[in-house]
Amino acid sequence: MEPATQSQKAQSICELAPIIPVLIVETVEQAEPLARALVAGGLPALEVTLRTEAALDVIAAMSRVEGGVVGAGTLLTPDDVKRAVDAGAQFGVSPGSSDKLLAACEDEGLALLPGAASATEAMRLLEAGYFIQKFFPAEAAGGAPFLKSLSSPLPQISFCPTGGVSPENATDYLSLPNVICAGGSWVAPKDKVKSGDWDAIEALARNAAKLPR
Ligand SMILES: O=C(O)C(=O)C[C@H](O)[C@H](O)COP(=O)(O)O
Repeated sequence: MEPATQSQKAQSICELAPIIPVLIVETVEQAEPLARALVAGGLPALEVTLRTEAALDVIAAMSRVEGGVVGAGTLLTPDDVKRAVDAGAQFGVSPGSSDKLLAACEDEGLALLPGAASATEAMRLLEAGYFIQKFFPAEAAGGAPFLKSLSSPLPQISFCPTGGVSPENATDYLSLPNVICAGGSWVAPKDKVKSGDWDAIEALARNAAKLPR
């Protein structure tokens, strides 16, 4: 899949809701109820980070939940890409990008949201055809003022800021002209996932889904 086509697909996924939950899921039993709660709350696009042993099984289980669009996060290597596609991921997210990673996503036909944290990184990805990018680590790399500064010289790139985004600062990002959506882990807090408090997670999702953009 061509980078521009990947970005078109990433664009439609990012347009589904203002927030993409970034999920760290320890056991496959948590997958289905967690995905149901987030989708019911109005957040259909879900990023499952490949940071737990269960992550690939979690992607497969969540993909069976109606209304959800499940992607794999923390893609670092071509092998990660292949395993994510085999598990059923419909999109991929990476904290950055590398030539090997980009080539693997193009070969496997996985729509990628590659990460950039500087004008040069964003320009290199744009040159390759990626016009939808993740801005990571958003808060640490300069936050909303940094991203706003990129909108004048690089208006053709839309970003999904992730990393340190919270209910308190989400609107600062979402109100920028070059932000399409944001990623955040706050909608699925570790303790609530562990205790299976799906109602509380649905309520967090509902609030996040209402954020203006
Ligand atoms: O592993 C990846 O590919 C990632 O996407 C990293 C995430 O962006 C952050 O871990 C989310 O950051 P918080 O919302 O601040 O918890």
